[in-house]
Amino acid sequence: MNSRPQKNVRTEPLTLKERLAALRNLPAFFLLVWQTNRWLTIANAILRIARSAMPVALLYIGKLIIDQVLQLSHQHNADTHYLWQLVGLEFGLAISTDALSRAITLMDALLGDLFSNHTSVKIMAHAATLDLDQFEDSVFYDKLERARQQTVGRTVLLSQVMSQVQDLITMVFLAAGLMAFNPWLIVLLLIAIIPAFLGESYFNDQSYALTRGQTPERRELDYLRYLGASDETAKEVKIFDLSGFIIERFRQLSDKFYAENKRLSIKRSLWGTLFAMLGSLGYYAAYVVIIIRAVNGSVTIGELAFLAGSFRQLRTLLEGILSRFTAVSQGAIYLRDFFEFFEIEPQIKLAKNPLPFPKKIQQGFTFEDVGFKYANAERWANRHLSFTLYPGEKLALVGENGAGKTTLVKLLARLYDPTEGRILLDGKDLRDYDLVDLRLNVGIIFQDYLRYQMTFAQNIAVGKISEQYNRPLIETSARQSLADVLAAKLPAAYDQQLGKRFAQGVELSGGEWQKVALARAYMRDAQLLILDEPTSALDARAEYSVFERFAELTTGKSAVLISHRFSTVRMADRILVLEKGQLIEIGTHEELIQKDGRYAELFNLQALGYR
Ligand SMILES: Nc1ncnc2c1ncn2[C@@H]1O[C@H](COP(=O)(O)OP(=O)(O)OP(=O)(O)O)[C@@H](O)[C@H]1O
Repeated sequence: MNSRPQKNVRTEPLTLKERLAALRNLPAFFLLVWQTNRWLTIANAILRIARSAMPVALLYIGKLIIDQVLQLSHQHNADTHYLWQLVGLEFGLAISTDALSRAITLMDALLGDLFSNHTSVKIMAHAATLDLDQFEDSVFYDKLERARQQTVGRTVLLSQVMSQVQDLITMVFLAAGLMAFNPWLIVLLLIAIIPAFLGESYFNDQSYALTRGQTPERRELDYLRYLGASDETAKEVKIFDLSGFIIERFRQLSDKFYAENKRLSIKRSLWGTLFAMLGSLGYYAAYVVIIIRAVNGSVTIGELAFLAGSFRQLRTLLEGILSRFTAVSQGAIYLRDFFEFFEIEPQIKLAKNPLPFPKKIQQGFTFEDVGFKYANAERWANRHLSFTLYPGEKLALVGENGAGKTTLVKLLARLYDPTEGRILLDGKDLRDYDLVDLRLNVGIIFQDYLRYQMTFAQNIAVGKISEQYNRPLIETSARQSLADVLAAKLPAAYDQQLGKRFAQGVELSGGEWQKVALARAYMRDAQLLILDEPTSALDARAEYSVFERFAELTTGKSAVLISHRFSTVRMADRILVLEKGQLIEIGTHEELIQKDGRYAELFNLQALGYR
């Protein structure tokens, strides 16, 4: 449950310079929006430009109407024709404004949804190119997590930036009117607004630093939420009576967040109130100036309404623009996380001129003094491994927990590259082969294989997803792993939904799931098959028959089996014994028994248990 230590979390507030620098992410962001859907982007821009001209037009017509009314009120039998034209025009503009606003909201929502889908797909696609050990790195994991949040959060940024541009244009129109009357009013306006802006940016920085600093703990919070309420965890949580423990930890963490956030929110709200008062002061000072001039008769009542309206709107707009500027630059900082994620490159490099995987392996896989150390580990998981896995050979790996068996097979499938030494395939470095081709030719079923909450057939088809509609192949694979008997018992047979997460799902037993997972190995015509203890949940007899069948069905192919059951292990052509990551014995069952070393000791220990 421990969240891994965080190295890249910054908790200090960000400077204005940093925020301005973050704006550099906006063009890339807009490119992404443009790529999402160019027509919606264009339509959105056009609508917003039209919408930004509306406020000043409405105010101006309002001014004309008031002046016209005043003028007509002094006349007898006045011609109201022009007045009604103006009212009609204002009415038309008012409806158009509403319609435009709604159309903009609609465009934003549509574009936002598409953007979120587009970026989610991009994240998944990029994540798929990365290496296994990158996923095991907490710094990477935090980046992934923040990038994932961006897919939703950034749709807000999208409408914020768009609104910002729209408001800026509106402001230019309104300011032009105000300037024509008295440029000092603009200065008054700025003075009233600047403290609010600075306060706003300060608090945005604080809240960003807080959120970012909380990332690892938020991850823990999510994990606890999952532990506390999920079908996969419910059984163990009940048996060990863990709910109290989980809830307590959740409460501690969420209370801590609440306290931290509350402190900041209160401070923000107090300062915000003060700044708003300053803003009002500025507004009323300007209002007084305009009123005095109206009383003096140097402006008409219509102009008074126009100027007061313009000033009020300008103030609201400016406030909005300034506070949104902080939000936008804040969003742009988060964007940096998003783009940084896409900058992460896989460590497992693809060969420049990759060799195709041999049609038929000739010499086999040769380990030459291979060593491997996990990035975040002190100890070597494998060291000084030198041996050859011959074509067609069945090799069993034996060793105590943590001896390095799984690591060895991960190296064979190039999920990792050796830290030292090299692995050769037919005399050439494994790194020189085409990676996709290599993975296609290596079938591997791990002990922690996934139980997909999908149909029975799909659970097998994942072994070679390009054949997902090849029912005969799926059925043959099921027969080979002895899972076919199971399908026959299920209400919807091969189309049966498995697992409990979705409606009509049927849960299988551990051993049944393993048979399904094993069928995946038979889906592809791989030249090397690796079974990493996928049979541990089968009873001894079932495991024996599964492996016997496996040996029969894979004649001529190389295979690596990992099992803690010696009845199974002895079926292999050769057995490799690992201890603390090193190879200590290798040979046939008989040879190793004769040698009377570690293998013989472990074998006799287990045989004793069966007597
Ligand atoms: N992702 C990882 N990051 C860091 N260390 C790891 C990782 N996976 C395994 N290790 C460490 O590497 C060593 C070898 O692990 P490995 O999984 O290869 O052992 P194993 O022989 O397959 O064990 P078991 O029989 O329990 O499955 C262990 O000490 C383990 O703690």
